[in-house]
Amino acid sequence: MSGQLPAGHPEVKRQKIGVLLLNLGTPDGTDYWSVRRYLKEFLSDPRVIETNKLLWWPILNLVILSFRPQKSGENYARIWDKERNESPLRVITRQQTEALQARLGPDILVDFGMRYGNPSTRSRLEAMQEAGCQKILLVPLYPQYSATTTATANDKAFEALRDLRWQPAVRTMPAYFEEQVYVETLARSIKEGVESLDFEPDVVLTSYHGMPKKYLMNGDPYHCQCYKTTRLVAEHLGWPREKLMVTFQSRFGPTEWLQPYTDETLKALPGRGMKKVAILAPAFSADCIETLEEIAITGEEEFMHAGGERYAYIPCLNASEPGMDMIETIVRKELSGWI
Ligand SMILES: C=CC1=C(C)c2cc3[nH]c(cc4nc(cc5[nH]c(cc1n2)c(C)c5CCC(=O)O)C(CCC(=O)O)=C4C)c(C)c3C=C
Ligand SMILES: [Fe+2]
Ligand SMILES: [Fe+2]
Repeated sequence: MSGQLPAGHPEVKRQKIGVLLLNLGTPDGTDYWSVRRYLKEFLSDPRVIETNKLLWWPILNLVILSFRPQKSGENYARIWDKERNESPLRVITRQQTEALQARLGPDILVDFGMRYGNPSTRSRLEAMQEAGCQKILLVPLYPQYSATTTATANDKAFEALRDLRWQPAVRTMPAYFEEQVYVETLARSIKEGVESLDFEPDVVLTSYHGMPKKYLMNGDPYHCQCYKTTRLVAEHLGWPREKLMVTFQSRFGPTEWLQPYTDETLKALPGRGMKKVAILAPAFSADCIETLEEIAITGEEEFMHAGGERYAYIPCLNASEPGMDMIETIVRKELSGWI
């Protein structure tokens, strides 16, 4: 073959299939400038902040970016992986990538890219193309669809593809909130998490990342997909519906977000006689600042301060065997016809 190529002809690569895991992203460090750079990119995304651009620019640049990087940096420092000098989100996303690569074998290239920060989605897509991937499955690691997460992750990938002369064929993995394997895996992690405790929780909270209520009203299906996840899990466990509550966390800004709020619920539960809780965050495929700092640390402080007695955080599925079995099953399904 190479003997017939004209002089200077580009190298002909062996065709491969690529699987690109996409997650939100995270700062490179806990210092002011690293966090500021990350937050600026994140909060400049019109899929995340739908406020009029001219109104938002001074609020973001003159107010939020003056104060929030310092505060968020302190929170990141509480959960930072000091051994690897990296944020847990990136450590876990890399572990998921390596575990999936081992499961899918050498004919499929598995990598990960972030919507904000590093490694950028563009750089990983270019590397995949360079490695000969002519078919790529994009895997936004969000069980529930939202324009603020899934759509913007895909947008970023397509933005990079726009600049390629030889575009690969691309598929995007749908949200998997009602996939049987996801529901079963989540249910199992809750059952095992609760059984491993030395107390019986009065209630288990499924705490989902929140969003402005306006986004739901404008048609974002995230809210309904969160409720459906919890309903399917309760049905699978055979638990009464009231044993599993839905709440929404990580409120940002003064507008109304999806309710009930996790922090307010945690403060109210002891007064309603529910003093022992377990809590998990099913919208996150990997533990991160919003689960480790906000839920596992601050949530416990708030609950105990309000008169709670026992509190347990059940981790995300992360790169656990059952979690990776689940991702592998869904990825293989989405690769059908390609492998
Ligand atoms: C400002 C609006 C925000 C919306 C809407 C939003 C939606 C949303 N986010 C996730 C997942 C994650 N968010 C994370 C951090 C984070 N989120 C926001 C704001 C919104 N998120 C901010 C400002 C931050 C940064 C942290 C901080 O300063 O407090 C993370 C963790 C990243 C990490 O580095 O660990 C994740 C993951 C979902 C699923 C979602 C859907 C509605
Ligand atoms: Fe967020
Ligand atoms: Fe809904």
